Amino acid sequence: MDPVEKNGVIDRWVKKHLVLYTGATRHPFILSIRDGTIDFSSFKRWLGQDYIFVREFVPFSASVLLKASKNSDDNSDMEVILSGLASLSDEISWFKQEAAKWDVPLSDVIVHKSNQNYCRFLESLMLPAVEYSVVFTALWAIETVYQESFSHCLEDGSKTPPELLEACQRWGSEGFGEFCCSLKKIANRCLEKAPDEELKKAEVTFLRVLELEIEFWDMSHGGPK
Ligand SMILES: Cc1ncc(CO)c(N)n1
Repeated sequence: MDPVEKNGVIDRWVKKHLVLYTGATRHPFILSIRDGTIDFSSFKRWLGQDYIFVREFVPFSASVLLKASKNSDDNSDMEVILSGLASLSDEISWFKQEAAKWDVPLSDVIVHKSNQNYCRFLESLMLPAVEYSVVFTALWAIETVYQESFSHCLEDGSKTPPELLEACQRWGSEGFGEFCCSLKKIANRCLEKAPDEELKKAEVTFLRVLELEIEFWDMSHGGPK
């Protein structure tokens, strides 16, 4: 593929896989937050499961940082990843605080199958052999699904319950949006230089993230376990 054709790889992939992308970013779980019909037991289930996920996301982000320090040709990558890691520390505190508020015991959350699958997928990406462009694509996709989803719940006309506004602002804020933009720029830069085979792997990884995100929302949205 010639370099011109590879420009803006991420946008090209989002367009190409728009049905799946929209499935992840406009899931019924999110739409139910936005229209105010969400069952709080679903939110509580999501909260407990996402706390487990975020704890696994920390070593994953650290593994991307490690790859940036070895492979990246741009020093600013490290700073972007590091700022993400720093906010994860804050996020873990928020989860604990929020869980106490909603009476969700975090010490004995039973990890749901969909969450297990997602965590296992993250583990597979932490292997040293997985290319920087591939893991960066995953990092961008994971963060962006949350950003696009929760910012939708803050748009004009949404009837998000006040109790859930803080959660929506975590990922729906302008600051988090800018962070995702930085991730996208880096992902695009890496993908533009990637050989075709690596590019294919990154695309498959992007699709897998979307599927896992949909399954994660399904799990949260589903009836009482
Ligand atoms: C499942 C899931 N995807 C993405 C994010 C964003 O960090 C999260 N906290 N949880």
